[in-house]
Amino acid sequence: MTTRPNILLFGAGAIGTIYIHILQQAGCNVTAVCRSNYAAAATNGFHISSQKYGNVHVSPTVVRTPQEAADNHKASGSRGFDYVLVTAKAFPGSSPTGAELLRPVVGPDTAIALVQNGIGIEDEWKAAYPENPILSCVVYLPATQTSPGHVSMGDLERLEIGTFPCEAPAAHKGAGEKLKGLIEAGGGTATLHDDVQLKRWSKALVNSSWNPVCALARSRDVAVMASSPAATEYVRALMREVAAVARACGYGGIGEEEVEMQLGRAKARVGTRGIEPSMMADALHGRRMEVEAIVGNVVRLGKERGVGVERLEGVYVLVKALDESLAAAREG
Ligand SMILES: NC(=O)C1=CN([C@@H]2O[C@H](COP(=O)(O)OP(=O)(O)OC[C@H]3O[C@@H](n4cnc5c(N)ncnc54)[C@H](OP(=O)(O)O)[C@@H]3O)[C@@H](O)[C@H]2O)C=CC1
Ligand SMILES: CC(C)(CO)C(=O)C(=O)O
Repeated sequence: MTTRPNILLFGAGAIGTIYIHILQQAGCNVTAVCRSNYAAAATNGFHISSQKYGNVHVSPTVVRTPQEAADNHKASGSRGFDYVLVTAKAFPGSSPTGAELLRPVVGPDTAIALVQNGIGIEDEWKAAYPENPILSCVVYLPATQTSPGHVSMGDLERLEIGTFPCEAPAAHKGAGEKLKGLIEAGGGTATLHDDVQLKRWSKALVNSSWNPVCALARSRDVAVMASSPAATEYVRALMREVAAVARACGYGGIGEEEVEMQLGRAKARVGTRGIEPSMMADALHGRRMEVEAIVGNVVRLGKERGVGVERLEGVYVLVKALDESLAAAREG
């Protein structure tokens, strides 16, 4: 008999809920750490409305903290967690860090999979857990938590997986392969990459441009493009700055073709409602935005390497100020 993998999912929002479903379908024991949606999830589980999976109800074990998850496992004599999937927003440098919060559930053999947007999000995890496999995962999955425990998504779900750093021991690569197998067994889509940072930079073309632009404009991507003849060209110019930073960081494959491919994915949505990037959803709900992971880190890398990032820096200044004003409003 094979042992069912134990998975701890940290941050059961839009993305996390979909991976709870996929991993349960793959036969895993999933424990989800929830915060604002704890009561809804503990009482009614999670509801997914999606083109890809239809209408689905999932009921993982729900806890409030990683410590509670560790205590439950200890009390039931269960092994530790094989994987921790981090699907909370990425706030590198926050206090306490995500890595510190998860200390109770990370054992010597636990692989940590970061399913998050952004650049430079892995360093603090590697520093906290130098011996554990760190899997950097790039996710294409437009999804929104429409009310606590209710998530809607379309037909796209794709996970690109690689170790951090890309040169890693065979056991760490093996943890990536096993995760790919579980995602596929659960009906998801996953690919493995020798250097997933190339994929991360390609995704940054999308996130560092569309996410803050849509958040600032309070408009979906398609509505932004329709708003003025200059809009699409402006987003293209932002993408070109991100691409120049990627190349300066050694990712020569992020060129004009990649920019047009990523811009083309949004242009192909003209005639539909388009998508609401996660940062726009955060802005509309007054939540903290991933400004540093998605925009600030790219601007800083660009300036360190002498790359012109004037437009991107302007967007950074505006979205940072919006984030601060939302924080001030939350604090009353
Ligand atoms: N949504 C999308 O379309 C896409 C998102 N992404 C990326 O995926 C990642 C996750 O995004 P998304 O799912 O949209 O985010 P959500 O805000 O929908 O979900 C994050 C969840 O994490 C919870 N959380 C945060 N901190 C804690 C904590 N300390 N303890 C317990 N729970 C916690 C939040 O709780 P609370 O509600 O209390 O804040 C929330 O439920 C981000 O990096 C995002 O950029 C990538 C592709 C698409
Ligand atoms: C743009 C999108 C939806 C792509 O999956 C995304 O990554 C986000 O909303 O943050």
